Amino acid sequence: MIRFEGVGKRYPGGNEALRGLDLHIKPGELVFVTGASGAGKSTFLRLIPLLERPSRGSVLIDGVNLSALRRRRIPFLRRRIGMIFQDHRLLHDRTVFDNVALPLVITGRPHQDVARRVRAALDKVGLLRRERAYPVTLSGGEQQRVGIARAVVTRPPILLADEPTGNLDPALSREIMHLFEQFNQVGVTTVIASHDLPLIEALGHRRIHLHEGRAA
Ligand SMILES: Nc1ncnc2c1ncn2[C@@H]1O[C@H](COP(=O)(O)OP(=O)(O)OP(=O)(O)O)[C@@H](O)[C@H]1O
Repeated sequence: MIRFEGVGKRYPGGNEALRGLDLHIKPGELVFVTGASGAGKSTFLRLIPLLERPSRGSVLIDGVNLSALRRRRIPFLRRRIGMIFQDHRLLHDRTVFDNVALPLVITGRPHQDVARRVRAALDKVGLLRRERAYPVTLSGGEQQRVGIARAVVTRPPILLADEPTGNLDPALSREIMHLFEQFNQVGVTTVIASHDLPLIEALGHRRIHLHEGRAA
């Protein structure tokens, strides 16, 4: 489903984030990406929805080589991928409902359909009762759940999370990871970059360890 073949990424200025990465993530897998700060985890994730382009090698999603993807097809690729960030990137002047609705509103879904899907996503992350709240009134763990609801509201087959528990205590981190496991159990291919080695080891999924831009 996600295939990297000899992928290198050199940023303008010379930083070589990836140096020949080969890997394959199969449909329905849950994979943790680990590695020291600067090992290339975020870069790896950002190449999948084409937020960055490789300097060499190929990234293939469902057999499609992204370097051959026409510019007007990129929104369709991104709709198949839900992204979650450490800092959740919520809009603070919008309610929880409006934050989660955003990806659907952008694609022009009918109002009733939006409301139904937003409530289904909030229900899955346990925040149905907070739909009228503003993000600042929520705890860090709840804000991250809103970010997850926003990522899954379009029902993407792929979920990517970059340090989703970076700011959370161990108990909340475990809850968030269990939430990812639940989405994975219904078939969503899930890739999570994380530093939280004790938690990753306890959960026991496949791990891809990056070291200086290569899979170690
Ligand atoms: N936009 C950018 N421009 C220049 N260099 C960058 C850029 N983004 C990342 N880098 C560099 O590429 C390397 C890999 O960074 P990346 O963010 O992918 O690593 P990471 O493993 O996610 O690190 P962290 O755990 O600290 O987030 C680092 O040396 C970083 O400084």
